[in-house]
Amino acid sequence: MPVLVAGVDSSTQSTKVVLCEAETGKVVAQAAAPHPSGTSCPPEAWWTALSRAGKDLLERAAAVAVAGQQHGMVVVDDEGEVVRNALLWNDTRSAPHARSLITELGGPAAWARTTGSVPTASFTVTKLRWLAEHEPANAARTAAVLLPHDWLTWKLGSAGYVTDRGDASGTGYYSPADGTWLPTHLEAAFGRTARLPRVAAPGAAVGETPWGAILAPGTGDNMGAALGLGLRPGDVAVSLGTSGTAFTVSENGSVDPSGAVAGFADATGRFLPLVCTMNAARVLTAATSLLGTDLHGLSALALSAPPGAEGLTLLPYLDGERTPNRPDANGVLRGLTSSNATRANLARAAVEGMLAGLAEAVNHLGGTPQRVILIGGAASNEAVRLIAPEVFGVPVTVPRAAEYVALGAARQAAWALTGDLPDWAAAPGETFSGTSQPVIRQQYRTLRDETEKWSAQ
Ligand SMILES: Nc1ncnc2c1ncn2[C@@H]1O[C@H](COP(=O)(O)OP(=O)(O)OP(=O)(O)O)[C@@H](O)[C@H]1O
Ligand SMILES: O=C(CO)[C@@H](O)[C@H](O)CO
Repeated sequence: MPVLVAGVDSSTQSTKVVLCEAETGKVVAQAAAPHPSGTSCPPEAWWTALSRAGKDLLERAAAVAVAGQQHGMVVVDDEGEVVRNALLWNDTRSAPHARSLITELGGPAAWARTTGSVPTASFTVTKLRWLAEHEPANAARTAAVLLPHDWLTWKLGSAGYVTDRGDASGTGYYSPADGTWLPTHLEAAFGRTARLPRVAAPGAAVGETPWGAILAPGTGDNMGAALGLGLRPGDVAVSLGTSGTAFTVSENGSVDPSGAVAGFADATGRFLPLVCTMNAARVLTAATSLLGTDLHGLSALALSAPPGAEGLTLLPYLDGERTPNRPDANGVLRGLTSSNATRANLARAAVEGMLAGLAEAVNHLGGTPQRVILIGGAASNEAVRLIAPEVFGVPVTVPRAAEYVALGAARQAAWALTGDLPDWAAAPGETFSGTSQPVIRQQYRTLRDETEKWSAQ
């Protein structure tokens, strides 16, 4: 009987669990369970989802690791009780706190140099400032601050409070370059110190589950995806989940004072420069509501319209955006005329708007990639696959459908179990090529720049 390991992806909309052979990475079983919607969530709901998705799977594993949505603020008291609902990465209430913290601690360049990133409302540090200001009683009760994956790892067994450098690098109070917490940043935001998890070395064994499986440190979901894909320097991955992310692995940390590129650490001891948008797969679901169709129907409609949707452009910043940093923005539809007002053009504008935001994200990472690797829920959409090369201007490879975040966590679990990062075979993929259609990005950029002054007002 092959030895099995389990990987968990506790992401924004759901928990996914995969059970794999430790030696080869072959998936022998998988399951998923949904999370409640919204931008704040009781951590117990993630535990319930993990218990449901992991039923009959986790206990077959000799090692387990959890990858989770980055940045979420989980605050617990002295007894380990959760103090309030977690605020998630896509909760924008702390946008003003991000602005004041940037100013107070030396400006964007100083933040990028010290923490690798210029914080937006997504970063944990800004959420702690919000908590201190708006809920002083809850802030006073807070003994320790964890990330979603830290809390789940703690719930799974004897690891205690532990994290890894990948997820720690999304807090705003950790130095990815030095591998140390930055208590000055935490104190500046929160008004006092709080207990933080220990930062485990990549691939360390950090504890045991009640059934005797090894616990690995886990990581953030994007770091998990990089591990699951076996991403190498030079590759660029784009994930179209609830968030849209573009990232690459690098031997060196990145420092971007503009704030577009977050200089995260990865889960292997390297770095993960990443650009995140808040509007990806949900742009398509919003479009299905407008059009009275499903995701399949949306795809067929989009593919029946020409590139540029006859001048109809959707700037898809539905509930605020992070790149560009417009936390208070909403979506804007521009260029509607009596002749282009078709369902097909609207469907195409939604797909193009989402992809154009990600193409800009790829640009921020620098250089022109040879190809883009497309993953996440919306990568299974046919229109997305076919239109993506037109927008990115390079071929797009969609690896075989799999839960790459959970797979990355499973690979880390195998690492903790055996002491070696296993060399699982890269998933074969389908590559899509197409003629670059610059009109799509021109329309997006024009509308993005025109609306900039609205967000400044
Ligand atoms: N065929 C499809 N076409 C378009 N969108 C799809 C399709 N299948 C799934 N999706 C969308 O993918 C999304 C879920 O993707 P995924 O599981 O990658 O998200 P997530 O892990 O919750 O997000 P994140 O990684 O940002 O936390 C849902 O919004 C769903 O509607
Ligand atoms: O905020 C980010 C990345 O910085 C999101 O991708 C979350 O990790 C949710 O997936």
